[in-house]
Amino acid sequence: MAVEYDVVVIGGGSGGLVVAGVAAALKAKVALVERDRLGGDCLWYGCVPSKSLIHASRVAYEVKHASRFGILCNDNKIDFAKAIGHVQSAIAAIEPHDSPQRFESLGAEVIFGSGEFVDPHTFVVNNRRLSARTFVIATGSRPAIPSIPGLQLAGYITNEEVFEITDRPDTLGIIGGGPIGCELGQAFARLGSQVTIISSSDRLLPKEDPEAAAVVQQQLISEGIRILTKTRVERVEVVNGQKYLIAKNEKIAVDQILVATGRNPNVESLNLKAAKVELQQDAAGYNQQGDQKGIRVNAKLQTTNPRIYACGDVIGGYQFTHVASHEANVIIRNALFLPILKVDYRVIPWATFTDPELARVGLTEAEARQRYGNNIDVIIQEYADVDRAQAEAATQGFAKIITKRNGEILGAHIVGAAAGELIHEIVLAMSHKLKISALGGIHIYPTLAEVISKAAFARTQERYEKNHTLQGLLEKMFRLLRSLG
Ligand SMILES: Cc1cc2nc3c(=O)[nH]c(=O)nc-3n(C[C@H](O)[C@H](O)[C@H](O)COP(=O)(O)OP(=O)(O)OC[C@H]3O[C@@H](n4cnc5c(N)ncnc54)[C@H](O)[C@@H]3O)c2cc1C
Ligand SMILES: NC(=O)c1ccc[n+]([C@@H]2O[C@H](COP(=O)([O-])OP(=O)(O)OC[C@H]3O[C@@H](n4cnc5c(N)ncnc54)[C@H](O)[C@@H]3O)[C@@H](O)[C@H]2O)c1
Repeated sequence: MAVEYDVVVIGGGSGGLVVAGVAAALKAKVALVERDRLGGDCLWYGCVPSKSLIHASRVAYEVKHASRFGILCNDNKIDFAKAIGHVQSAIAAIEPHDSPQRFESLGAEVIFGSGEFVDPHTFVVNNRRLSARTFVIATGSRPAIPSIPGLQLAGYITNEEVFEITDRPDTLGIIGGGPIGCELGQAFARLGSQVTIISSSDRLLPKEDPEAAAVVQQQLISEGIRILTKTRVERVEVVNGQKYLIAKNEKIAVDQILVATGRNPNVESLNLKAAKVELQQDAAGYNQQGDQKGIRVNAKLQTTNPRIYACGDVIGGYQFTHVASHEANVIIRNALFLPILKVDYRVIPWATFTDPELARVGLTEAEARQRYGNNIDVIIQEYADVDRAQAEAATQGFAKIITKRNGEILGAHIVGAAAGELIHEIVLAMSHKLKISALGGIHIYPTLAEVISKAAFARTQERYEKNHTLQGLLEKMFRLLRSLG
């Protein structure tokens, strides 16, 4: 039976827009269904606003600490509403790229509405039955809210509201010490809020290399942020209009509560059962709040209905914009042409944009030891030994590179200035299976990127220092050469 579309994409965010845009450009017949506005979390409530607020807060921090460079800034006031204005103008500048007009001009049909599957081949939206060769579910995720007594009554905000408040809370309680809690906690503290981060895990950023995460945690503490780890908020009370977080027999007064305790997939309204699309067996990729499960996919990103694909936060795993578009690119090939391509998660980088930044690719040291025992090398290069870092007083942090004994790079963790930019050199090396020696090539002096070439050189040096045979041979050779004149 003939169908109307080559592909119907459900969800117009980081993953869905890539599928819809490229498929339309390839002249496939595409419908893009979105229940709200195009752009998804990344544009409206995630990457774009958070990085914009972080930038404003960084300027505030630099101004406050400018006197160490002999720059005296008196009367440095913070206009919080203007900082939020910067956030909104960054969104407005990027939004046209994700606008319905742009996708329509590419040839996609954009349909606003929240629909559902009625059978394995049909999605109904606004009473229209959309039949297609293939479907892509890219409906993303939403904040998971812990069931803390009193929280609903007291009121709280999540990443969906935080970028729209124009009154800076004098005191801010953040529940959750993951990337959202850390990035926004530091930003608000730098913009003048008294911030307390409460996390159930034993340290901030529990998914990251412990030594690297400790550098970030120490910086946050040094900026006056109070951090309570291994702590759960037991209840929330409101007394005479004042909110209190009750944790470990302590009553913490806060003006505002930001919840950042992980995500839940957006699957409920889609009637997946009718489409024979199953969820995962466990909450893989979602944290302990993630009582709901993401969509189950195979390596080709097909759901349990092979005509229906899924990508991005809705399948759990790595919840990043660039991963959603990486997966979308696999789906385009499989859904439009032949379903043969498998998604490759071997080299997936990400960064947490605190100051210092923390960037990662590949295995942690613990994961590498688990897989390869002690047959690995771990190289640590401090920023303090990099001249440019000294010049910019950005000496905090290090690059840690983990390799097999033969030099194959297994993982890297950089905590320090511009870590999110510097990691890409290692990403490229890993993607092309280059060994660590490849990172030792010429680097511009003086740049922060030398933290990587120095790490590579440190490994060569370390191996040379252990190679007494080679040292002995060289000694003999030079003695001989001298004797010959
Ligand atoms: C505060 C914050 C900061 C972040 N910072 C970063 C960062 O710096 N770097 C990074 O890589 N990642 C970051 N992320 C993660 C990133 O935003 C997500 O991983 C990414 O947006 C996921 O893309 P997606 O396509 O799966 O979902 P989304 O981009 O959220 O798109 C899902 C779309 O589906 C729509 N939708 C939902 N249900 C339906 C339905 N039933 N019918 C139709 N449409 C529907 C939604 O309205 C939305 O438009 C951040 C996230 C947050 C919350
Ligand atoms: N720079 C980036 O790329 C970036 C930035 C922000 C968010 N993100 C994405 O968004 C996702 C969600 O971020 P997140 O920070 O909400 O989630 P997360 O799952 O990464 O971290 C949640 C944290 O909250 C803690 N927690 C959970 N329940 C708790 C409770 N009841 N009380 C106290 N603490 C509790 C956990 O121990 C953990 O430390 C991330 O996984 C990431 O993929 C990415």
